[in-house]
Amino acid sequence: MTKKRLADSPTFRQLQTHFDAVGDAAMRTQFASEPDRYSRYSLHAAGLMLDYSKNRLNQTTLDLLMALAREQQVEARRDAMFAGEKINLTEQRAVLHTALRAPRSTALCVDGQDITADVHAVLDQMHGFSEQIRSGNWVGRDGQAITDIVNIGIGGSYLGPKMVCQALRAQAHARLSCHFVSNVDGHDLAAVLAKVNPATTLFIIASKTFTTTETMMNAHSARSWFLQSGTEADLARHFVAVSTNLPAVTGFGIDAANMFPFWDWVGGRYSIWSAIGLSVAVLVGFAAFREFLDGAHRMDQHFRTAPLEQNMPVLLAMIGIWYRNFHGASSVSVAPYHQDLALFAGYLQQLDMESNGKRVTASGQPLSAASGPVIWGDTGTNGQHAYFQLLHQGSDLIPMDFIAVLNASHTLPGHHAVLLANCFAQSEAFMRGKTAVEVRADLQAQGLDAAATEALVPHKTFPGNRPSNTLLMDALTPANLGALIALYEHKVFVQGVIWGVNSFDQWGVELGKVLAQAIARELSGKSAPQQHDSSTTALIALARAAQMATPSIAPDSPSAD
Ligand SMILES: O=P(O)(O)OC[C@H]1O[C@H](O)[C@H](O)[C@@H](O)[C@@H]1O
Repeated sequence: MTKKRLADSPTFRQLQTHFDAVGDAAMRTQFASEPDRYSRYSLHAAGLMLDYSKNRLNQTTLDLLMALAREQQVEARRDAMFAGEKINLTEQRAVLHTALRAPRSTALCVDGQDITADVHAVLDQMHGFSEQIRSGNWVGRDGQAITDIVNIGIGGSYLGPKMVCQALRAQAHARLSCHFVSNVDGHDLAAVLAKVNPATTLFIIASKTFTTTETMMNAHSARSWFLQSGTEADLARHFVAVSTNLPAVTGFGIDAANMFPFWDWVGGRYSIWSAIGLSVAVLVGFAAFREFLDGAHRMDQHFRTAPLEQNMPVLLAMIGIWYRNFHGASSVSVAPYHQDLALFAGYLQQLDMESNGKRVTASGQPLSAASGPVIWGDTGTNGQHAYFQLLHQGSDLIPMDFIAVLNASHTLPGHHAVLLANCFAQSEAFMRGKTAVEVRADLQAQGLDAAATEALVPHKTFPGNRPSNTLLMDALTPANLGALIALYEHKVFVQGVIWGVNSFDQWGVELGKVLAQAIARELSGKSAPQQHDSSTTALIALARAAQMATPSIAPDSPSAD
């Protein structure tokens, strides 16, 4: 299907004309002249409230953005995704992470297979297993209950479970600790192994493919470590796998009965809803995991049924298009005002940047307009004392997403009001700024003379008119967290449709993997030096020389090949 280039579409051109006319209109003035701006530009869905009033937009902007969404067939593409069409064209796969959180009554078939039945069979398996671990009925090799879960995985088999376990840590089982090992750097695994007792540790080897070098190397090392004090027969009590690759799992030595399957129609970065969420179900219990799925399902229902104008993921996506494609904003900063969401920006990095970091359309044509921005951020208030300076007064326009939770799960007096005050003050400051006139008045009131005042005015002036969204929820419950993640998944989907990219493949990660395997063989002496550029040749030589002194850096595992 050959589509018209995005930049040539009539609505895209109208948006450009509109941007040239009012793109930098002052929000401060708009708030002053539109008393109902908040109520017009905010909405509730699935337990979340989105305030998008502090954006550089008016009704015409929104009308044009929604027209662009319709022109690019967002609704038809959305329906195709939910129906299980193979929208991941380069891999000929359906994209059905939404099916993982749908109720048991949903009927959905892919390639003649009733996937609802498959999904719920695995959820039942996770339910039973998590109950056994939590109750202490599943015992380790010495008859003691499991105390530590070590999830070994990387990318989508790591970021989601770790982020969600941290987000829901207020509900963690008192006896259980979850650890996450991802990096092939042995410092990662070694630090965790130093803390845990093999007799009371369960390893979850989480890998969709069960071939990923980092995960396989860590899994083999964990197994060898375990076997220093246990026997092969003990492995079944201490190693389980989450994967789509049964032969590789059994080849590793994990019993098929201890494997939690998922399917090729679940992308790695969309897999937290699958058995990749096993560590979450174990830590917070299956009932909470089910609530997490239900919250995401509520957002799915909203995304499927709400008109585009009142559709939270669509609004978030199209406002992002406005900044990326017309204001030239190349990054978006995310600031969760909740310590338990400290890993959320990192999670979104994979979700968004691996999905929409593409330079050709789904049919292989070069893009006519910029695609995915850089996503980054840290918790408020920490970011305020680090990089917010640049956000307020730097030369780039960087739209912000603030995420805040109205009720805390701790009881320490005072903290939460100060936290929320900081969140709301930041979005107000970004929007309002501080004019030279206001700065001058302040300095004069402090008694500075005219020369000192004028010297400081440029430094103390804030341009303002810096846009932000604010997402609020009552409490950081499993359901609200599920809805929040699903909101961003669908935002990324809608943006991918507008840009015309395949949001569900990730070929860009392959080249480095292949070259790393070749270099690993050279470093270990398994292959002769290859032809490289002078920089790479020198770096390999330096590592080879260091390896002579400290042989530990040489890769020496079958998984390095
Ligand atoms: O789960 P695995 O098959 O081990 O894959 C782990 C990760 O590695 C790959 O390189 C991809 O970039 C990610 O999308 C994926 O989540």
